Amino acid sequence: MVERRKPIPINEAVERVMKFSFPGTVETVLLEECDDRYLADDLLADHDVPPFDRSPYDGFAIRAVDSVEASRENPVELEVVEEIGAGTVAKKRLQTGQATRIMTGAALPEGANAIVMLELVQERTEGSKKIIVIKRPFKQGDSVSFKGEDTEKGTALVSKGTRITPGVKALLATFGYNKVPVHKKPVVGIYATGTELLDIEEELSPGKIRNSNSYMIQSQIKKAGGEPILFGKLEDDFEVCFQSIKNAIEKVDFLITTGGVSVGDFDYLPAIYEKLGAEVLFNKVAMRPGSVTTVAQLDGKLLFGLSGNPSACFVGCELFVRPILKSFMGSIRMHLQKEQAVLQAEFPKPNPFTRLVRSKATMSDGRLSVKPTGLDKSGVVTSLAGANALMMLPGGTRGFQQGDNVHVLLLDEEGSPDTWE
Ligand SMILES: Nc1nc2c(c(=O)[nH]1)N[C@H]1C(S)=C(S)[C@@H](COP(=O)(O)OP(=O)(O)OC[C@H]3O[C@@H](n4cnc5c(N)ncnc54)[C@H](O)[C@@H]3O)O[C@H]1N2
Ligand code: MOO
Ligand SMILES: [Mg+2]
Repeated sequence: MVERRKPIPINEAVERVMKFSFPGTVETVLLEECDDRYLADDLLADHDVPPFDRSPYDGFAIRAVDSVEASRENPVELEVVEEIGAGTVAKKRLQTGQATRIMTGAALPEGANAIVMLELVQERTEGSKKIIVIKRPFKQGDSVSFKGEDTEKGTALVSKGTRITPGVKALLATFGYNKVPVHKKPVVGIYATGTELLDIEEELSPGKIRNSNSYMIQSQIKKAGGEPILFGKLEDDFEVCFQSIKNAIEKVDFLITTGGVSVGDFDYLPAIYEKLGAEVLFNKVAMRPGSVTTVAQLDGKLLFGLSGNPSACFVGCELFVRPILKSFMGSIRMHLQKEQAVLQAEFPKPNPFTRLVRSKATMSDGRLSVKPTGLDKSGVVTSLAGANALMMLPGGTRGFQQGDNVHVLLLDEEGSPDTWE
């Protein structure tokens, strides 16, 4: 008798997985190595930026009051008493009738309160004296980049859970974080099961195919920010698989297997979960591909039994593995971002399960449109290469026509805090 499995909706399956989410421990990493990790602390400005009034131009620092009378007919002359570049500080306080030659980024000298660009003055010398001639008045604060104008001390700048992008990294450097608090990367073990599997360097032989799933998942894990470990492939032998999986669990935060989760004679994962004493959270999801995706937990550690079929395996990883890895890393944007798009294909046949079609979504004239990247079968591998989205066609009694509005899950975006109700 073939085992009958009860399919559950995708959202419910995601929820069952996410009940086991917990943030990984916090560690500090060097600023140079923190890219794409998630901040484990809020980032507060602990000083003003810029930290002093400074010149945004190469020019002259003056006292605005000295220029009040200046005009074409009545040029005002100021004596240049000092020259400073960025990083040096003026020694002299400006007195009436004086100016300091100042470069971009240098702190304003004491007494100065306006900057005049080089291009706006005439320069001349009188013996050893340097003089500038100004032909218009300047107001207090003209062309000054003020202390704290970028951000003030105490401002909350980036909240924890934010991905460290180049811009966030600039802030971390600005505030002196040579070490950055982030959550640990989840270590994710990957085993491919299947007697038909060849290593990638092996020649094809009758009945055999190369193991592509391991490498695809490795890449998906890396893209999600985790640390994959390729454990290799296992033949369909109960004892071999059982022992290998049992040993692997100890070494990882999450374990992924591919293949062997359906109802075939050599699909041993269900029996392996049973012998391990693992609790199966679900073994059938109302989706296509990936309906056989099985997730089990053993002492709180999740074991993902992804389908052997490449497209089903891919979808299972994006929908169920990605969000828990993201939350382990402290991200608040765990799930794939869902958007609306205009369908550029026909799906006349209804399907009882929600379909997740490997697709290309493109933006044009402010509208997202979407079309499949290849054959919509779960055993297909080629449609994955060009996909940047999963088109979500709800299960039911109707098909879908060109021009219909459909939902898409975007694979290359940062993600969203919400699931896809
Ligand atoms: N009687 C039934 N048969 C099947 C059902 C069902 O409900 N009743 N479900 C089908 C569905 S849906 C799927 S999906 C597959 C899932 O099968 P498994 O997860 O058990 O995977 P395998 O049987 O081991 O392999 C399936 C397919 O994928 C190829 N494969 C496996 N591993 C890899 C790999 N690492 N790289 C590339 N390709 C791989 C394998 O050769 C098979 O062709 O079951 C259906 N059957
Ligand atoms: O799990 Mo299968 O991929 O639904 O078609
Ligand atoms: Mg099978």
